Amino acid sequence: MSAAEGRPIRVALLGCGTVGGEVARLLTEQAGELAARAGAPVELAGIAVRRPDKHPELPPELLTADAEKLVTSDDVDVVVELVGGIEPVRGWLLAALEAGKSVVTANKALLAEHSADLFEAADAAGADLYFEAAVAGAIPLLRPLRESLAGDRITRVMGIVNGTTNYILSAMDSTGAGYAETLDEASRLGYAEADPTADVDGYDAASKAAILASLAFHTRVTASDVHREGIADVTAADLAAARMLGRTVKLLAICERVTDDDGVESVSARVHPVMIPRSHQLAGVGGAFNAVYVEADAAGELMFYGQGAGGAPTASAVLGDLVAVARNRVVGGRGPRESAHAALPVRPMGQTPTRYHVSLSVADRAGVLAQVAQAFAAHGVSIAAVRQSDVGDRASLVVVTHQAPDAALQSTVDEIGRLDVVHEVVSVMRVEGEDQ
Ligand SMILES: NC(=O)c1ccc[n+]([C@@H]2O[C@H](COP(=O)([O-])OP(=O)(O)OC[C@H]3O[C@@H](n4cnc5c(N)ncnc54)[C@H](O)[C@@H]3O)[C@@H](O)[C@H]2O)c1
Ligand SMILES: N[C@@H](CCO)C(=O)O
Ligand code: NA
Repeated sequence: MSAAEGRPIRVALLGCGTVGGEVARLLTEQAGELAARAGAPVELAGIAVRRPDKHPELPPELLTADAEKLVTSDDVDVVVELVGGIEPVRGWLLAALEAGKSVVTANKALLAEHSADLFEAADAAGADLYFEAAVAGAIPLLRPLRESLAGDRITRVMGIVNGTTNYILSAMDSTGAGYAETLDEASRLGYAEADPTADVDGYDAASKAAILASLAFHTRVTASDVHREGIADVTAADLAAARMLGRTVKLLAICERVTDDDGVESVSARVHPVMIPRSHQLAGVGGAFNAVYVEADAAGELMFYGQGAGGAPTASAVLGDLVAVARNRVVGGRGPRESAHAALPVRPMGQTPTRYHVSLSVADRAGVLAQVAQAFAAHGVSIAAVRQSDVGDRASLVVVTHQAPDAALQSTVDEIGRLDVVHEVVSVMRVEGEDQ
């Protein structure tokens, strides 16, 4: 008997929409190859959808609206969850794990809040929990963090993890248009969802940052630990100011290991718009693509790039996980468990070292530069570069700082905005990707 003829691995598919539909298609079309790779046939035992009557393309005998019953069925070995959201999915997956089923999910919102409970249930039952599709879609990123880099010390994970906002910022950069206009166009073309809130306000990226920080730093980090700013306040003036200095604007998820002067380590996780040099590799990532930089002590810099969303690309990651858990079932082993042994504290945003780019319109007369410089000095912020150009009776003044605690930079900008000589604070943005 060949390995592919072992006892079938029976799969409950929860959700058959954009991603689930592709998973069901590929599972059927590639059944022979998947069986050979897994070491046993991988078969659909049932598919739960909200409205079974809306799915004439699926075998009626597999369809059910009762996900709760399906996940604990004796006929199921693995639950693949592609419904999304926290409730009722959390309860289904906990019940599945408690019943010894392995779980594969793409649900970043759930993992960013409840992965500790899910991992504990998986551990207690000796089951697997895999979620490669939850961050950066098709891009193999979580398995490299959990497995390939398990022997290294990761210091930083920084990247573009939301395609919708990257599409909007790329379009603003190339057309010079404002945010609202570009979002409307992205919605019309189908690049932004009907309700784009989770994407444009940074919630989606913050969930992904929490997952990345947890894996990279062996510490439990939840979405509420992540400082979050979306792109709704990014203006055409911000992009113009960036362009003038050979930079562009990206929404980045930045997860760092920060060591203070006393050698005490903590974790910082944040999502906000950032100016980066156009020469930086992340600057060249356009449209709905994702890219993530990982820095580790021994490995140095690594970059992961590809499609972060879409039915087929996301299904690729789901199926990779499904083959992995099926293999584990066939040989009686398990994949990696939760690794949270470092339990590092999470550093508040105000204490996180950042750099600012501040673009001002100021009165063009003696002493103005000194007043602005004094405001930075008063908050202990060191200036890295100043550029002034005259525009009629005003001057355009651009200041780029060295690293300082984010709270000190915020206070400086507040104070500068109140100076009589400052007519307008044109653009304030954090800077990444260049020497400090
Ligand atoms: N679409 C993407 O590009 C993408 C990328 C990465 C991760 N994800 C994640 O994958 C998951 C699924 O996303 P999607 O885009 O395929 O969503 P979708 O809205 O297209 O599909 C959701 C499916 O869930 C089913 N469903 C909803 N409520 C249900 C209920 N109570 N009982 C049974 N079934 C129910 C629906 O019938 C539908 O089939 C989400 O967690 C999402 O964050 C999606
Ligand atoms: N809405 C997400 C889908 C992938 O998680 C994005 O735009 O990247
Ligand atoms: Na991925």
